[in-house]
Amino acid sequence: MADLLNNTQISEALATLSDWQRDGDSLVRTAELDGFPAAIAVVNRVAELAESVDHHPDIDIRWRTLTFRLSTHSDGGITAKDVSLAQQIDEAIDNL
Ligand SMILES: C[C@H](O)[C@H](O)[C@H]1CNC2=NC(N)=NC(=O)C2=N1
Repeated sequence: MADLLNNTQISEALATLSDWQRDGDSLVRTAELDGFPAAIAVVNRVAELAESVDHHPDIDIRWRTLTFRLSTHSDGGITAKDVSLAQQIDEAIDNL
């Protein structure tokens, strides 16, 4: 279990995550890659990262556009785990 972030903490986190938005109890980011193989490469990298921390995003794949949705299901909201994974997803996209 992790502590849910309050509205102020979520706003502060989003100030450092310029590509992410809040949607209720989730953090959401869309990314357009160069093509389908690049998108799948990012998904594979994110899968490794998610497994390593046992925290998993919902991922929507539409050709070369990915949408990541992060929420801590066990706690029913946004926690530091989501903020941390959002940062790692950004790195996976930036370092492809
Ligand atoms: C047992 C295992 O730790 C849990 O089921 C994990 C796995 N991945 C998870 N991912 C997310 N996003 N939320 C969770 O609550 C969660 N729980």
